[in-house]
Parts: sequence; structure tokens; C-alpha cells
Amino acid sequence: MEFTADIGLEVHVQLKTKSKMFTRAPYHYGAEPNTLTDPVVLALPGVLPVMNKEAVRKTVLLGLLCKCKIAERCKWDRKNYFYPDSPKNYQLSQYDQPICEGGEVEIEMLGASRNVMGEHRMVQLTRIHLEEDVGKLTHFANDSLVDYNRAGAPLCEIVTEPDMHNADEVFAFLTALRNNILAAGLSDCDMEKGQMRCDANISVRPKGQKELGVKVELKNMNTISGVRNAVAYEIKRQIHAVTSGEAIHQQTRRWDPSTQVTTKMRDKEESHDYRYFPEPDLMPVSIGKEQLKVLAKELPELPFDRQRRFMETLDLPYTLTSVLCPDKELADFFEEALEDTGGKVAPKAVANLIANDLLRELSGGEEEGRLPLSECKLAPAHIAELTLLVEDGVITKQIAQTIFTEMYATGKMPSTLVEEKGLQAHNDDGELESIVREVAADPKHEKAISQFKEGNTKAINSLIGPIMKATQGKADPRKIQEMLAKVLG
Ligand SMILES: Nc1ncnc2c1ncn2[C@@H]1O[C@H](COP(=O)(O)OP(=O)(O)OP(=O)(O)O)[C@@H](O)[C@H]1O
Ligand SMILES: [Mg+2]
Ligand SMILES: [Mg+2]
Repeated sequence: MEFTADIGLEVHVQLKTKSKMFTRAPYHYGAEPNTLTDPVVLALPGVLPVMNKEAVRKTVLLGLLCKCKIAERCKWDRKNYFYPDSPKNYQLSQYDQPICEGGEVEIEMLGASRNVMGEHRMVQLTRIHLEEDVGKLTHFANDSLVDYNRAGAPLCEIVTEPDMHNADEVFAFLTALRNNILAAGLSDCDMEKGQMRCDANISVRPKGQKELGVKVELKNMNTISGVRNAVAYEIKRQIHAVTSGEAIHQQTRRWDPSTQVTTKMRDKEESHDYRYFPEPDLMPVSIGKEQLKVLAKELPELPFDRQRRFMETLDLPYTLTSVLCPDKELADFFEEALEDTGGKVAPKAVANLIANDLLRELSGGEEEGRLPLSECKLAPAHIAELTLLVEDGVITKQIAQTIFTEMYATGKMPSTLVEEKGLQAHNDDGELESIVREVAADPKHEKAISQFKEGNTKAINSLIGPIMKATQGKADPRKIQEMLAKVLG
């Protein structure tokens, strides 16, 4: 029997704000445990919450980015539970009136090969609401430690419809969502720092059956590829269970990255009744139409929209755009460099230097991870000047490579390096002619030259290398060819 899998995600994203959701205690990653707290975070008697406006603003931006319907009015609810990660015994969240409803995220599936664009489609969202994060527990053999630094940090929860059907779609969704959020500067989305966390709900049903199967919720995945592996494993496990006549029970399972399997944490029956009720100490929030118009202007161009623009209006190949566009910083760098050339250089030449040469230097030969652009000595103006020097024939493409490495290391402008090292292209025809004559006179090229004279124009290609070498790479190969033809008649 064939099966269809249905997957819905609950993605938690920590917003980049200076202070916490309902108090002015600061929040950032990596501080000494329990140093980012105050009476509100620790829920001492008599404290009252005060809403962080910036967190609401960023959530509305996230909603607009995901094309959600932004509620005119939303409110806060208490989600009651008893666990040491929350000193209040409840979490402030939003129950029946979230800030954002509906919405969608565009995803791209893998193409047939690296230089072919994959299929695009929309993944439907259910809602996005804002809540506060909880503390972090670390368990030991006999006791546990709690760190309340994270408690009360603004946390967006993005809930999708069960609209994904395999692990690759889940991977594509999380990648696209993360790129969009990074482009808008709403969060750093570092999964390993817990800034982006994902629970995956998975069910399977016989192909053709309308109603969805019983869902299992997966937790504890801390990389996007970890989520992909966990989902792929869980779909296989459920199909295997169903075909062996076993029923799937609603439960929560934990992904173990070291053994790459999911194991049961708890059954649905053990799950909590949260007794949600409206928070009496906070007013509902209204978001006006005028405010929405102002906020909409702050949104960046979405990475996929930018990619289409680069392909359509700048005629860049898909491969280059797929390197530049997911990373807003890199795409901005490219556009600035292109602008600096004043339209005199083909966009592809500029894009190539950034997507190939610059990234190669930034990654220093490593497969994954690279230096951030902000730590690099190059500005867009360096790239622009280098492409202009080649375009104007001041240096050859070969020399541009040498200069690139040098300017990356030193931060010196390419024109300075050309001057300092005398790397100008061979524009002195007389000098080039004498080099060409000298090389052509070498008896070892006799055969090639006679073949050329008999009409085999390609025969002299073997002379270009030695001539290039004699000019120390400073002559344009096209010019060498012209000169050779002239000298050999
Ligand atoms: N049958 C299903 N198969 C796969 N995913 C599902 C299914 N039903 C719901 N989901 C997904 O699970 C997520 C949460 O669903 P839902 O709101 O129903 O449950 P919840 O908030 O986890 O709480 P509870 O499980 O107590 O209802 C959503 O992303 C939704 O798309
Ligand atoms: Mg939640
Ligand atoms: Mg859930």
C-alpha cells in the first residue's frame, strides 16, 4: 500500500530585542546563568508585566513578511502549567486571538542539478503568535540546574498547516523561513543557540484517504538537517508500524541525533490541560491600519523575489543567484558593487567575483561555515574597481586573480596594487611583438607554425601559453592571438 505523510511544524523564533517580553530586564545569548533576571522574570510577589512594544512591532513585521492577516486586536492569555522552567507557573502567550492569522511561505525544492532551479510552492501557515520563552533546565544524574536568563525572552511561534509531505519539503520550509527572517533582521535564527526551535507533527495515511492520520510530535532537533533526518526517520517508522498492523498513538517523541532514531517521551493522555484564561494584568493590543502601512515599508525584498529580479533584469544565471540571494548581506554587497561600476561592467562579472572568489576566501577552504562579511577587509568598491580595471583593459583576467588574493589579504585598493607591483596589462604593442617573435623563433614551435601556415589556425594555440608566461600573465590572450597572426603573416 502507498502512503501519504502529512507534516505540520511549530517553529519558535526568539526575536532580536534588547529587553524581555514583559519587563525591561535585558536579554542576549551567552550570559552567565541567572544574571539576566529581575523580580518580574523571577515572579516575585506583587510584580506586574509591561509589554515590550518592539517585540509586538517585530511580530507584526514577521506577519507581514509571511503575508498573514494581522489582527486588529489581539490579547494575552495565561497558559498554566507547573514546571521549574517557569517561576510563575504559567507562560504568557496568546490563545484564541493571535497577532497573525493565515499566511504562507514560499519554498524551493532541490532542482535536477545544482544549476537548475527547483520547483517552487507555497506552504500555508495557520497562525503566528507572540509569547515569552521559558528558562533552561540542565539535568544531571541526581539533580537539575535551572537558568532563568532565557525566561521571559520574546518568542514568536509560527504554526503551519499540515501542508508538507516529506522531509525535503520540511528542510526547504525551514531554510526559506530562516532566510526571510534573517533578511528582515527580526532574529538571528541560530538553532544551535536555541534562537530557532522546531517541533514537527507527523502522521501518515493510505494514499487517497481524505482524513489525516494520528499525529506524533517530534521534539529536540537543533539543526535544520537534524529536523530533516528526524522527519524522514519518523515517516518510515510510522509506515512500517501501520503496515505491520500496529496502530499509531498520539504521542510526543524525542529525536536522538547520536543514534538517529526517535523514542517515546510521553503519550497524549499524559499531556497537560493548560486552563488558558485572559491575562488580567495586560490590556489587549490594537494595531491600526495606518501603523500597518508604515511597517510594510520597512520590509525587505524577500530572497526569492530578489533572485527572480536578478535573473530577469540582470540576466544572472540561476547558480550565481542561488549563492547570492539567500544571504541578504551578500546580495546587498553585490548590488552595491554593481552600482559602483556605474553600469560599465556586466553584472555577471561582478557576481562571479563575489560568489566564487570572495566566498572562497571567506570560507578559507572549509566546507561549512565562513567568516562574516563584516570581518572582511573588502568593500563593494574593491570589487567594482577590480572589474573596471579588467573591463578597461588595464589588467588581464589572470592578473585580476592575483590582485584579488592580495587585496583580500591587505584591504588595499586594486589600483594601488597594480601601481605598486607594476601589473598593468601589456599594452605596448612593440614589446609584445618582440616577445611573440622571440617565442615563435624557438625551434620547438616549428611544427605548429608550419601547420598554421598550411591553414590549421588552431595549431598556434600551443604558443599562447609560453607567450603569456613570458609576459608574466600581463597580456590579454586575445591580443596575443592577434599579434601571432600578424607576426606569422
Ligand atoms: N494529523 C496531523 N498530522 C500532521 N500534523 C498535524 C496533524 N494535525 C495537526 N497537525 C499539525 O500539528 C501542529 C499543531 O497542531 P494542533 O494545534 O492541532 O495541536 P497542538 O497545538 O500541538 O496541541 P494539541 O496537540 O494538544 O492539539 C500544527 O502544525 C498542525 O499543522
Ligand atoms: Mg507555544
Ligand atoms: Mg504541539
